[in-house]
Amino acid sequence: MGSPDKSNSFISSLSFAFSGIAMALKMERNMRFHFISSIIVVGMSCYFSITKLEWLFILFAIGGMFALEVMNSAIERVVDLVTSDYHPLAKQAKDLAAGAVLIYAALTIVVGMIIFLPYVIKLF
Ligand SMILES: Nc1ncnc2c1ncn2[C@@H]1O[C@H](COP(=O)(O)OP(=O)(O)OP(=O)(O)O)[C@@H](O)[C@H]1O
Repeated sequence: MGSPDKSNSFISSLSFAFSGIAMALKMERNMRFHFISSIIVVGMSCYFSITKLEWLFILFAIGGMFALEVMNSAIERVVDLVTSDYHPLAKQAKDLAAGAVLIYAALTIVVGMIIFLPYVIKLF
């Protein structure tokens, strides 16, 4: 097992990154949940014709959530690669990564409520 070639072109690095995203979408239940939630949120954003600034917050919320979830999956893989035995540090690493995802998820819910609640209230 030699070390991988470090001279990958920009294009092949990009394709590795895309295959990572595709793998996460295929293998991670949470990613599928984020994907469906994102479609709903984008649909609501179009329906309510949200402002440009609101779109920016929504796009950062969605993009950040996906990015963090992919990073969480990467950390889970590395931990599983290092040990399949119980180890307190393995638990800490996985729980810390999951905690980061949870913090961002809570933030996106607050952002979503701040943006959409006034539009929803106006409907009634
Ligand atoms: N090698 C390990 N040593 C100690 N604790 C572990 C180890 N692997 C997993 N855990 C702990 O077991 C629990 C479940 O871990 P698991 O790897 O199944 O991920 P998960 O949190 O269920 O995430 P997902 O459903 O996204 O895979 C977590 O609290 C994690 O910290």
